[in-house]
Amino acid sequence: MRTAYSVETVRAAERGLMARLPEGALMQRAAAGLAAACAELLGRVYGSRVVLLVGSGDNGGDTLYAGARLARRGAGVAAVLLSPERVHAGGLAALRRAGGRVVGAGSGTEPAAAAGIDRVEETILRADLVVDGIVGIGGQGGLRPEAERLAGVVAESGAPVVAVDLPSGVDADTGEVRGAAVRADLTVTFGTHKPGLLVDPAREYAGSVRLVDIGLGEVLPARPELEALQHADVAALLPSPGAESDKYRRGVVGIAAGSARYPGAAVLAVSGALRGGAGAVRYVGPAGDAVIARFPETLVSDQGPHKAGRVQAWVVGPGAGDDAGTVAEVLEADVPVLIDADGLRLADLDVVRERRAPTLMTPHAGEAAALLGVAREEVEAARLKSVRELAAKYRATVLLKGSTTLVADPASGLVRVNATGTSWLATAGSGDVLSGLAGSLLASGLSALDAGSAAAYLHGLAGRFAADGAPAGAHDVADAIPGAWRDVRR
Ligand SMILES: NC(=O)C1=CN([C@@H]2O[C@H](COP(=O)(O)OP(=O)(O)OC[C@H]3O[C@@H](n4cnc5c(N)ncnc54)[C@H](O)[C@@H]3O)[C@@H](O)[C@H]2O)[C@@H](O)CC1
Ligand SMILES: [K+]
Repeated sequence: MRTAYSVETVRAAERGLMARLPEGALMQRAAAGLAAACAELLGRVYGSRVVLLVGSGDNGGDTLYAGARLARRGAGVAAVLLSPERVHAGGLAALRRAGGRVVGAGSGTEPAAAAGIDRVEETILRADLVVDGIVGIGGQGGLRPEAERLAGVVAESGAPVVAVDLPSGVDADTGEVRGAAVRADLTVTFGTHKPGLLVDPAREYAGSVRLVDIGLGEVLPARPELEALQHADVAALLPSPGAESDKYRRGVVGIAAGSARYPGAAVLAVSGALRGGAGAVRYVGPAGDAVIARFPETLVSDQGPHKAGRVQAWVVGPGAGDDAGTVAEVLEADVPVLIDADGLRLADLDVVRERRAPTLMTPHAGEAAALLGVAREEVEAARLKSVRELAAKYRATVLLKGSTTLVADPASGLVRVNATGTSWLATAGSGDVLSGLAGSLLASGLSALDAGSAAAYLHGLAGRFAADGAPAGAHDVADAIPGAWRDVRR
């Protein structure tokens, strides 16, 4: 399991740890890890040209100490100080002792400010590596104008960028990017991941993320703000039939989906459900012929959910068109219900709120925006906040689809983020496959949080396998689910 903690929690843990350690020990651990990552990226440290962008806080301090380590190994290290008067004094002294130099647009480092700016630009344009130590967890808002200008020069230089703790300008707690921010190739983060490193849009600015252990693990609380499942976690969640299992004990999932206009949604939801571990899939709706033609193992009925026979979980909504009656009938069932697509528009939300059995809602950003009464762009900009609000508002588990799919649990407030997604999954019908898969996992007994997050994981992996660098259809994704399942179990 990969876990992320908020800035407030990190700060409290750091205080506890610092009290037990000699002064400056944590910063030295951070700087050592940072320097090692930079050296690895450079390949050859001796003779390389490294530029440090140094802000006024401890993030700049880490950067200066790491720069000193690289300078001692023979790198030419130049520091650009964004606030020379408030720079980390110990870090700067260490850099100077190691032979590093300061180039500066800031006050007092060059006789003529304009000449200073030229020199800074020139130095950045010739760099083999740029280290972004402008701000870390103490950052507020986007980059300030001077830092933004430098970030532009860095982008122009094409030099690889290593961000220190976080890409400067992104919000550590929310993953929001409200102004200009540094785009990194690698982020070296200390002690624990921060939510912003795992959630878009900030995640995209971070590049790949490397965690440096500074001993924080032992003082962090057991429950994180955000967690990301990995192979072993998903493998432990997936149902596996025992010797005593029969199709009913494995769970029956009911799919109430599709319409005369959208029969394909029914077929795709069933295709996901058949790969999700339930012992049987019951289909209810007007697309039974299309479903049977493709998947003869499906139990089909056109009598409506009440008369369909027992199921352990329902999926309602994909391709439902305007069939509000079916959605209402499904919501009356005293079993877990997954509501997707048209179902999210047709459901009586007061009924959703009052349900006693678990509900899993699976909106994309547009559907989430409609449910929250905000613009789609606002949901995309603030994904973590949006998914939490939806879960609280509807007292349901909410899976917000996207490049980083989030699943929020209403009771505990825990959010899981899925890291396996691929932009190839942004294809018609892909959501229908996901809803069937998650519904099937619900029917086999997983909680809404586990079913949603395991389904997102498998679906993302299946999308990668199906696409493998080329476009794939939603039915290809469904076909790739067994391979994803085997990969996770391996
Ligand atoms: N506290 C600790 O124990 C450790 C902290 N470490 C480092 O310390 C960092 C946190 O240090 P600080 O609390 O000093 O905070 P930062 O260094 O992240 O930033 C705070 C400083 O930046 C300024 N600032 C805020 N927003 C800005 C913006 N948008 N543009 C420009 N300047 C802005 C503030 O005025 C303040 O001076 C971590 O991210 C990590 O890199 C590491 O050394 C590990 C140990
Ligand atoms: K930074």
